[in-house]
Amino acid sequence: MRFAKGHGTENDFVILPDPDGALDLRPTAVAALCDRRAGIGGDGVLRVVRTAALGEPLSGAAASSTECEWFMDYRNADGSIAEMCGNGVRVFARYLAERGMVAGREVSVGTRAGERRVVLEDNGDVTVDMGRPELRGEGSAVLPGGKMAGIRVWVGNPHLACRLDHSPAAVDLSGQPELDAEEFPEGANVEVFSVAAPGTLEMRVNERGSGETRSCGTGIVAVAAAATPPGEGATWRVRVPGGECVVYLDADGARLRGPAAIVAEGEVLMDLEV
Ligand SMILES: N[C@@H](CCC[C@H](N)C(=O)O)C(=O)O
Repeated sequence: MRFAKGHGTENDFVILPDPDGALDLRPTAVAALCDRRAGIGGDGVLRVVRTAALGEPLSGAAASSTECEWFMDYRNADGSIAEMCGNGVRVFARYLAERGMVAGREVSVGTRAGERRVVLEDNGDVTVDMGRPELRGEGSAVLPGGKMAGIRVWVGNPHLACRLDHSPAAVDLSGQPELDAEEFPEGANVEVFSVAAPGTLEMRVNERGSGETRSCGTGIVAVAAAATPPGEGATWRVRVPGGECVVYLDADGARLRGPAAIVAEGEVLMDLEV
């Protein structure tokens, strides 16, 4: 089976082209592919499948994906399924464009959080319309260094955005955050962030299903939404360990802009029937 490797601000993915939905992708195979020592290595897998061949019902938030030709079947490094991936969908669009699988510089990608419109910009950046982030009240998580309070934000997937009055650089994000199952029935991605300068945020993240990563697009939108006074629009530069993205927030929702690159292609020699 062919694969490609790509990343957006060093949030990296194994890309599996499976246009006709022939692959039975099991969690164990995803975890083996994402293994950084025994596999290809990645924070997740992007299966590139025609929506018509997905083989799973698209209802609720996912229903708007039905009309999209291509669907991003996103899996976390531990094999779990996630609704959305903000960096992944930008890399996915870059992959479709570079392989000639879409015409033009705009593409609608189906996801479990619904259709996402992506634009490949002239300067090489990729911008995605992320919908309206929903602020869902307070929440908390227990990290190795202690309890951290924040705001629950829904960006098509669940987040806890914890604002600090100091740089997040020293926060220990190595362990799995402990969450209250009533606050987060689906688990959550946990971000720690601070205002580094006017209009600039600094963020780190521990992702549900993948652990600490060098960037998280939905997390970047979550902290931008949490940092913005209710009812106001804003533009935030968000610095993460893997680079920088920009978030534009207005009455229509959020747009996420940043780099996305395909860096390798090859043949999977591992047994994916595991
Ligand atoms: N890295 C992604 C988010 C991937 C999914 C997440 N781990 C989850 O389980 O919700 C991004 O760029 O948004």
